[in-house]
Order: sequence, then structure tokens, then C-alpha cells
Amino acid sequence: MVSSARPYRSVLYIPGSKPRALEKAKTLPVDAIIFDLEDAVTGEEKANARALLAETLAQGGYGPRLRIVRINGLDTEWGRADAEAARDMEADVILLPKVGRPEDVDALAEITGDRPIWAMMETPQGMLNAAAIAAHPLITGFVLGTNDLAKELNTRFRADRAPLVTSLGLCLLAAKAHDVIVIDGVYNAFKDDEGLKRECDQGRDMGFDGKSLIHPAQVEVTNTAFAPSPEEIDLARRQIAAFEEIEAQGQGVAVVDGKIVENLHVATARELLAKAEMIEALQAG
Ligand SMILES: CC(C)(COP(=O)(O)OP(=O)(O)OC[C@H]1O[C@@H](n2cnc3c(N)ncnc32)[C@H](O)[C@@H]1OP(=O)(O)O)[C@@H](O)C(=O)NCCC(=O)NCCSC(=O)C[C@H](O)C(=O)O
Ligand SMILES: [Mg+2]
Repeated sequence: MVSSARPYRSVLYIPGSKPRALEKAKTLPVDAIIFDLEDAVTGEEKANARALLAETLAQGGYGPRLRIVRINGLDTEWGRADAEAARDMEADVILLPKVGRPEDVDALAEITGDRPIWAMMETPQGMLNAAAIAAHPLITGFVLGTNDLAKELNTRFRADRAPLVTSLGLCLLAAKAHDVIVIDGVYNAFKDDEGLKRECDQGRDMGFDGKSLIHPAQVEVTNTAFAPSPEEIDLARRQIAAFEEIEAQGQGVAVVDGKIVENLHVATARELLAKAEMIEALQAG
């Protein structure tokens, strides 16, 4: 079940065909796992990966990590069999690639029933229809597919992601308007911690809930970037305390560190503390 206080800092892709990686993920401090049947699995491996994934998920061992199964598109030769298999798997969410329109979600739901669906947002058509896709009653999450998007838009890689910012913003607006989780795309250079941190900070600043990852080495940087920092926690506590004090005096605006604090800031502060507590509880096991 998707809940708003639950953290989604790190969302790790694992190729559904790799038993060693599937096993290793049980020990990694990630908030969610995307068990992939799409791009990370070759055509020859698809059927075996599907069976391996069903068996692995049935065995369990993934604890509180959200279990997301990414199927192949329904317009591919594997999509329907993936959807039928995913419907019966021990998973929380089904992730549909290259969603262009809400009707794509309807087509999957005809096979998978009322199982929550996340949409890969990675095509120009998807960007233009982001609000309608987010409004679909079964959609509870978006994952940005920045590799496919860059390919479709014929952009060049830039560290500041300027060519992608419009698309990222459209997905964020749509997701926030419809209370949908929104996860940033992957950072391909998995040995470049500095570049990853820069991109995580940008994503967090923009309002993403977390980032999708391709390698265990990316987990720590990402978890830190998307968790409330000690400074943010301290400020949130002081804002709440200051506001409660002036509220008791019948006033509506406090001042902390030279900046105003109104009830909307207090709501954000309370949300931040709830997330920090949830992360602490997860870490405590
Ligand atoms: C990138 C990799 C191919 C690198 O693999 P490898 O060379 O095996 O890495 P290491 O030797 O450094 O691995 C060390 C140990 O970690 C495990 N491992 C590696 N990757 C993962 C993982 N993703 N999840 C869990 N565990 C992992 C190895 O098994 C080693 O374990 P051990 O031997 O027990 O110590 C590889 O990381 C990889 O395949 N990554 C995933 C790639 C992927 O999923 N791609 C598709 C998603 S990206 C995408 O499609 C985004 C979107 O659609 C878009 O359009 O942007
Ligand atoms: Mg993709």
C-alpha cells in the first residue's frame, strides 16, 4: 500500500534475470525495488526472467521495501505474458513502460485488475499527457525514464539537465496535482558519486520523492540526499515550537532565523519530521 509518509528515497532496478543481484537486494537499504523484465533483460532471457522473478518474489525476504515489477510494453511480444505473470506475483505495484496516454493504463488494468500501477514517463507523448495519466485512478507513482526521453528528444547529455527540465517539471506538476509519488530518472555513470550527488540534489530541490538507481554503489548517496538533513530537522522543530508559542498568544505569524513561519510552513515541517521518523524506524529494522 502506498502511503504519503513512507520514504521513496532510493528505488533500485534489478534485472529480473540475475539471481545474484536479486539475492543481494534483500540486504540493501533501499526503499523500493524495480524488478525489471524490460530493458535490462535480453529477448532470449525474457521467459526465464519472468519465471525466476515469480519464484523469487514468492520466496519473499524483501522486508519493507516496496516491490515493483516492470513489465514490457503491451505492444511488444512479451507484454501480455508479463502482465499476466505480474498479476499473480507477490508484488505491490506493476510498472508500465513508455506510457503515452491514460488508455495505456486501462489496457494493462484489463489484465491486472485493481493492482496499483506506476507509469514510466519517458516519451514526448507521455509528457504532454502527464496530467491525464496521473489522474488515472490506478496510477500511484511516476518513474522518469530519462534515457528513453533523451533518446526521443535527441538531446545531448548535460550535467545540469537543462534539455530535460521542461519534461521533469511537467511530470512533477502532474504528480503533485494528483498526489502521485514521483521518482527521478537514473544516473548512468554509476561509479561517479560526485555527479550522482549533484543530480540527486537537483532532483530533491525540484520536488522529486526519490531517485531510481542502477547499482548498489548509488544507494548511500541517494538515501542521504533525499532524507531530511539534521539541519532541516532542527529547523522544522524550531519552526513548530515558535509557531505554537505565538499561536497560544492568538497570533498567526512567527519568525525563525529572520524568516516568517505561517501554518503552511508548519505543515511542511510536520511532514518532514514524519518522514525522518519513518526513516529512523526503517533503519532500526
Ligand atoms: C551496471 C551493471 C551491469 C554492473 O554489474 P556488475 O558488473 O555485476 O557490477 P558489480 O560487479 O559492481 O556488482 C557488485 C555486486 O552488486 C550486485 N549488483 C550489481 N548491480 C545490482 C543491482 N542493480 N541490484 C542488485 N545488486 C546488484 C552484483 O550482483 C554484485 O553482487 P555480489 O557478487 O554478490 O557482490 C549492473 O549493476 C546492472 O545490471 N544494473 C542494472 C541495470 C538496469 O537495471 N538497467 C535497466 C534500468 S535503467 C532504465 O531502463 C531506465 C529507464 O527506462 C530510462 O529510459 O531511463
Ligand atoms: Mg526506458
